[in-house]
Amino acid sequence: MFVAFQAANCFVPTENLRFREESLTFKVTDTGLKEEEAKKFARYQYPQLSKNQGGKFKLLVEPGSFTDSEIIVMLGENGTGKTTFIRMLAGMLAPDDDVRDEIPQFNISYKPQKISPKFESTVRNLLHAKIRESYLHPTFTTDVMKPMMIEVLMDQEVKNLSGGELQRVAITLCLGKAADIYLIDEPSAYLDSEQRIVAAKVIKRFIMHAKKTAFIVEHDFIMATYLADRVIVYEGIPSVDCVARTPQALVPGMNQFLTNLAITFRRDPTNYRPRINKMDSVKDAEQKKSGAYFFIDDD
Ligand SMILES: Nc1ncnc2c1ncn2[C@@H]1O[C@H](COP(=O)(O)OP(=O)(O)OP(=O)(O)O)[C@@H](O)[C@H]1O
Repeated sequence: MFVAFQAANCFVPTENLRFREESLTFKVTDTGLKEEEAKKFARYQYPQLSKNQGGKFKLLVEPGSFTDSEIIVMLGENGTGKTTFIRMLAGMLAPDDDVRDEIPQFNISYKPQKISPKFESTVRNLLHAKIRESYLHPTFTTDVMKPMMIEVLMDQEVKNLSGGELQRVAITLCLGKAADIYLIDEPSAYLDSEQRIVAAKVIKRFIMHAKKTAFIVEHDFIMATYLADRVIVYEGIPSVDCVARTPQALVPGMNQFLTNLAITFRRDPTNYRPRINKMDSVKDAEQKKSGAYFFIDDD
């Protein structure tokens, strides 16, 4: 079921009169349906992985599977090992286990969390060098370049771009590379709220249309909710010892994540936007008692 987040060009009482150009549609599906679908179409599997980083941080990744046309969002506090897992999937970091043969070999397109603008020329030349095939392609232009507003950056020097401009270019480069799996670490960093919505929509549409898989690290809860078909929840003591759970459906996954943080969410009845309940409020207490940390689509 899809619920429209009506915030486009309208009065939004709960948004403190903030107007938005863009609107989002929140998917609030519960049920194990998606899980069942994922099982039916599961095409790829990865084994249990472990990694010890510098003798200080230990990560255990439970085995999991994924399909194409699927977005899996990684949910965890800082330092729980989301980037570590993404880098292992990308083949940039060897797991400690001898499982090299069990990790499927894919063409990967990776957008790292930290983007360093080393390229010594314009955005146009960067796109030409890196994604020559796609950046002039009409579908890519319409679906990615235009909404990410790349045209206005074309003649700028890459090293002079602001953080947000660089992020827009980095997302475009990542999606422009032909790959089976897109690993996108923190796409909303440095973007303002308007641009975050655009970026989330662009990524979602691209992944669905191209029938690819994306693993996304996203700290913005609203974006994560919008993007995720399924989620991987990270648990444990950050920077010390953590576990990445197997991918699970959105609502149970969010419930698990929020239970760990002791935060409950409700949906605003006016615009359906997820909102945090005040700690120890009546709703917070009620939802904690019933174990419904993440809102369920019941109104
Ligand atoms: N090469 C390394 N050597 C030692 N420790 C490392 C190394 N790389 C990462 N770590 C540590 O491993 C832990 C997990 O890091 P990672 O970047 O995977 O977490 P994260 O969940 O992506 O964090 P964030 O949300 O802050 O981006 C951190 O405590 C980090 O300091």
